[in-house]
Amino acid sequence: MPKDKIKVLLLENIHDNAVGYFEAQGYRSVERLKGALDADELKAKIADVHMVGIRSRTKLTADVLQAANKLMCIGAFCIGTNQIDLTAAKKLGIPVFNAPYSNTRSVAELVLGEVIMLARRIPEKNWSTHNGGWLKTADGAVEVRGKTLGIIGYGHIGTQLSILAEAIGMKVRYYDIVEKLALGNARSCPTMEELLADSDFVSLHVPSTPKTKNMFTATEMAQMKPGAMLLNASRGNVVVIEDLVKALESGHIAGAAIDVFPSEPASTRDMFESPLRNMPNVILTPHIGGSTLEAQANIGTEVAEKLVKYSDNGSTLGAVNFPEVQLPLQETGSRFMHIHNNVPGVLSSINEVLSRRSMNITGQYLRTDGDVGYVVVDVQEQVEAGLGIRHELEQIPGTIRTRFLL
Ligand SMILES: NC(=O)C1=CN([C@@H]2O[C@H](COP(=O)(O)OP(=O)(O)OC[C@H]3O[C@@H](n4cnc5c(N)ncnc54)[C@H](O)[C@@H]3O)[C@@H](O)[C@H]2O)C=CC1
Ligand SMILES: O=C(O)CCC(=O)C(=O)O
Repeated sequence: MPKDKIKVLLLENIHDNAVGYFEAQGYRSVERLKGALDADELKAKIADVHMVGIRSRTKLTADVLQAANKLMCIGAFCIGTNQIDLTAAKKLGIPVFNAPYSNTRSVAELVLGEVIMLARRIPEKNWSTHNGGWLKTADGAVEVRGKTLGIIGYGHIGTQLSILAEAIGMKVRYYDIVEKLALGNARSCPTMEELLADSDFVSLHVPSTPKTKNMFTATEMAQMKPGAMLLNASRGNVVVIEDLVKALESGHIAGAAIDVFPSEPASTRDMFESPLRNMPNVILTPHIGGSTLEAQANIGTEVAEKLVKYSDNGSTLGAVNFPEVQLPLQETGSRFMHIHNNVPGVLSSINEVLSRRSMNITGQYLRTDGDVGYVVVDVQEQVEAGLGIRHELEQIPGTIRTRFLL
């Protein structure tokens, strides 16, 4: 299909850089919407598009993906991909690409700023001053120098935060389920319990997984030091909000900064509802940990590049749900892509089809995982679209989809 016929749909106000990149690469049919779409709107819209770009608000469920008959690939213009049914996408032969680092620094900076705000009891003072009060007091306000920050999830964001926190004189302890190299003077904790007992501030930086769902409950909160503060800029279902409300009301947790929520408004038209709304010692932000101009600009280019590379070249390098194949540029001849269920015999069937037609194979790339296989074959011949090879490849048992680059 010529590039100018490939339809790209970008939701949730994805940065201009993405649009610019697609257009510069010859993709002329790029539609960008400011907000997210609900399931029905999305199903209607996605039926006609070849690439879709989303951020955290759009839910690409198995049901929505079933309606996406022409969809070739998905771009998550963010880090987290829990809003996408990755397995369903894979089984439909749709790779998903994200931007694993582009907003890391933005989240770490926000969290560090919030640690200082919480330490100085700014949320209460800000709330009071807006309402005509004048809480000019040092009560409960402390420097962060010498205090301990406990980081749960010592990945890209957790480690950035660790470096920034040490730079302003904090002690850092971390807990991760995977052994991680301690940066600077940070020290790892063998258990989360030990981290909680030792930390003045606890910040969560884990991904959304079945294990992290509701991992922070009344039990973990009770293990925190009395008067400690909790920060969550990871995912909303990691912390049990009702338990947090109780811990804040009792004063055991003295303050919190929460950027992500179990239920977030799908659009700016919807009201944000949370029992935390009336608590003056809580910083509430609307899932903007990664929302800086720098991060959004970088993400826009990075994910658009990955989508274009897959579309132009077949490369799945960086896909989060798909066998990764890094491909050289296709200089001459033709390239076939074959995505299939991972069952024995598919590769030999592909080769049989090509050899029946006396094709000279110049390159062949295969990667599989437990579910699917991805084969890319370069042939010397300039194959005419009408030759029907693609049709024959589609008849191979187990085929999910095929593509053809001339
Ligand atoms: N608020 C926002 O706007 C943003 C939120 N995020 C969220 O932050 C999360 C973390 O991002 P990165 O640091 O880039 O991810 P990452 O994958 O680099 O690091 C996550 C770390 O958590 C660890 N981990 C996983 N399960 C754990 C558990 N049960 N207990 C302790 N550690 C565990 C992993 O081993 C890994 O080291 C993302 O998955 C995303 O959900 C990311 C960007 C922006
Ligand atoms: O910017 C967004 O919409 C989502 C940011 C985020 O949570 C992520 O990158 O995982």
